[in-house]
Amino acid sequence: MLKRTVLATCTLNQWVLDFEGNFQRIHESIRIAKERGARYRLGPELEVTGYSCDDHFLEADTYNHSYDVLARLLKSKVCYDVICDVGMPVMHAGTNYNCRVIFLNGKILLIRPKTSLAIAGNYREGRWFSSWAQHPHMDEFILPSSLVEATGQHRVPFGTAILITEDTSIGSEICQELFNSNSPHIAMTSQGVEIITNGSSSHHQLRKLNTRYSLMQAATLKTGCVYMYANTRGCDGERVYFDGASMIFLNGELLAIGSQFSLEEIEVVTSTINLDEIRSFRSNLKSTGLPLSSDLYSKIYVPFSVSTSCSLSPSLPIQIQYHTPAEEIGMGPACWCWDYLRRSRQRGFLLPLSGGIDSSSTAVIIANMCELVFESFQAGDTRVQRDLKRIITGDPASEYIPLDAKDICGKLLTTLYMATKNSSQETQDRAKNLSSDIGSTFIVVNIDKTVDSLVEGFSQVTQKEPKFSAHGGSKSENLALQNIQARSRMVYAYMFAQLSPWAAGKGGSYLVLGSANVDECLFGYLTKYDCSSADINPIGGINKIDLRGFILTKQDKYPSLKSVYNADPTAELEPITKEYTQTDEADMGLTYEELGDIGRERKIKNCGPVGVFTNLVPRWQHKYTPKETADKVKHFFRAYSINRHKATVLTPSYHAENYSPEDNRFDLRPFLYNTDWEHQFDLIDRIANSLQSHYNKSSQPLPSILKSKPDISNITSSSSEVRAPQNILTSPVKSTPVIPTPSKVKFTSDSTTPDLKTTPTAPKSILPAKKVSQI
Ligand SMILES: Nc1ncnc2c1ncn2[C@@H]1O[C@H](COP(=O)(O)OP(=O)(O)OC[C@H]2O[C@@H]([n+]3cccc(C(=O)O)c3)[C@H](O)[C@@H]2O)[C@@H](O)[C@H]1O
Ligand SMILES: Nc1ncnc2c1ncn2[C@@H]1O[C@H](COP(=O)(O)OP(=O)(O)OP(=O)(O)O)[C@@H](O)[C@H]1O
Ligand SMILES: NC(=O)CC[C@H](N)C(=O)O
Repeated sequence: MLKRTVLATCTLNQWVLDFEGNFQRIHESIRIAKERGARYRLGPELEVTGYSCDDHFLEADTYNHSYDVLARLLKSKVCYDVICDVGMPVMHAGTNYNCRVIFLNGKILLIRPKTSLAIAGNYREGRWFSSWAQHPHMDEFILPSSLVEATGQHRVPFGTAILITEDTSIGSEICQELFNSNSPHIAMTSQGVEIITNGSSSHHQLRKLNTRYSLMQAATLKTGCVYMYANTRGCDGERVYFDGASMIFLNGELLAIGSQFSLEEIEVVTSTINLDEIRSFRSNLKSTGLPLSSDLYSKIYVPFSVSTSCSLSPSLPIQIQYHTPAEEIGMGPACWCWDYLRRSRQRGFLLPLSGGIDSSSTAVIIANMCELVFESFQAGDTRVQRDLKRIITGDPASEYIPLDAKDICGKLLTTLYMATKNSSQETQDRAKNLSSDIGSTFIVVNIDKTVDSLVEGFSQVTQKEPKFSAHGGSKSENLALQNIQARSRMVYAYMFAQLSPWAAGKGGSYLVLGSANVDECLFGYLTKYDCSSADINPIGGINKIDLRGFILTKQDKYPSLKSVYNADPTAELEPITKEYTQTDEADMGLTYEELGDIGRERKIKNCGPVGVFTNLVPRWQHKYTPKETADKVKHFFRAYSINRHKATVLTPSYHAENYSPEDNRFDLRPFLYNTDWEHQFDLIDRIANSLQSHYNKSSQPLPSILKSKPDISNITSSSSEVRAPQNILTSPVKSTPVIPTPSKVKFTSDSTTPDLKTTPTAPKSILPAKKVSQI
């Protein structure tokens, strides 16, 4: 019989500090891996503790509990005859490390600390761990008593060694190390390593999976090896969703991949490898100059063979199928909400549903969640069955069997439309029809009395009666009257969340869902502590354009979404008159598409106001002159800085977008700015003036201009003379833009709302997907 190597990589839905649950899932995954014939089992990064423990990684308890879990695994016979590669924190010589612990038959072979920590974006590993600076130096780890008792060992190797088994060699790198330019797999494979393992905890972000895929494909194509990748799945206690998709590659080709979005807690993916394929592949690489072996890494000899004689055929390459961004929006937040709901032990969701795109998207995401739950229930997932029964009836062993996804939605989701005299029948009908399409429980309540009595209370004390602008009131009055309605909705939402289960004869409470999207959070186009102040927000990290794309794809399934899609986004907080209907884009003086452009420049490209402006001049030149772009950018930064304080209290949101303004974990900024930006705006004006004169004169053809970016090297804010840059701009654009320029907009520091009453909004469009890679 031929020698074959079966390798298993595991996706686990772990939960921070749930040491018992985490142990059970790791143990079960090892059992399944062995059952499938695997002789090497890889698990995700920090699977023993859960990845998102954050400052709990500063507690000695966390390390001690992890040693307890490791000792149980070491002692279990289920974990024998397979090399187990488990992720956990280890405290070595008074320093904390994010490690792999690799063991076989009750003995620890190696503790391998992470050498490059993840510290960008959502990641803060440097706050809790040190990177293994001695790399590739080895040390000895003195085992604590619980591990001495479990293994009979007193000291084990600690560092970045490679394992030499009887039949092959294995080296590990940990998550971020793959993303770096000096990834260990390069030196390891040049030293002859054939199997690279990577235990990861990598979060979902729209359009990101291809980054991981490309890195592994390139790594294995350039070096010739097997690459095993294990990722965490689910909401383990934080705003991010880890999106699984554990993979196995061989020589540039994908052999296996787990699901990216699923409710399954344990998923084991295996591949059968013929190691000779690596050797043959490398023979070809050598002839094209594969680097010679350098003995950089210490070797640990393991008297064990990961290959066995078996009749299994080697796994064949498969094609990766990427989800579209709309599918990702439908799946990722839905899975995250399910984890949140079952782990928070609440009884369902309460969603203030306005009939607009944002709250409708949230409703559809929960409907998707119900479909996933129904499918898993039908497929016999006992964990999902118990969770659903507990949430709906209070008893995990109840007899309840759902009829379909709509039945579940009716029990898990209550949608609440809160009408005032400024609401229209259209929005109420849209909310009602969508609720009926998805099957949620629908409630309408009129909140005028509450709003009126609040205003009356004010008037009694002050003898003044505030009025809307439409009735002759000032801007302050107009804003205050809007905010009273918006904030009253928040109070109603929490009241219904708390009392609806009681009214229905159940115990417990519902979680309030929020629906502010990433763009309005960035601009601050929301009332502080209105319905945007919820328990969790599934779409707070998703931009309006992507949400529109999502709603578009769901129209066939839920026909009521057609009118949701076609309606202009509106707050309905002001009286509708013949001359005026409130719309978001006119209110903000920027389209959602423009907010996305600015948001990406600000956050992803790390640009200040001047950088944003100079980058957008060529990009927007088909519609705006440099001065108009300057006005838009200044308008944005003024609103952003006035409203940044709102980001400090944003509802915790699913992280999906790299330009998220999320203030607590992701986009760390001050919340008290000088909103005049004198130095920056002065420079923008100077540059705009110099470009404007050039813009009027130049006859340069448009296509070449589109590629260029202003050269501002000659312009400084202190220079009295401003020279026109050499490489720009441009012939005047034929048509003038329809969007209002904020230069005409009056903007006072007590409001986010410019004084625009009759401006047309931009045409709606679905942008081509912008690929934003993040590592
Ligand atoms: N730097 C700072 N640090 C901390 N707090 C600061 C602050 N500056 C102002 N504040 C405070 O912030 C508050 C002002 O903010 P806020 O009350 O939100 O009110 P404000 O931002 O003035 O108005 C709300 C805006 O949201 C818009 N909007 C649009 C669509 C829908 C909805 C909706 O809610 O449904 C709302 C509405 O048209 C208006 O433009 C005041 O209490 C003020 O004292
Ligand atoms: N009439 C209403 N009934 C119930 N909830 C409402 C109503 N109006 C607003 N809300 C809630 O307040 C949130 C913020 O209101 P806003 O008018 O800013 O809507 P939005 O952000 O444009 O979202 P949407 O597209 O859902 O209208 C909404 O997402 C919704 O959850
Ligand atoms: N845990 C990590 O090392 C994360 C690394 C990487 N930046 C990612 O998003 O996948």
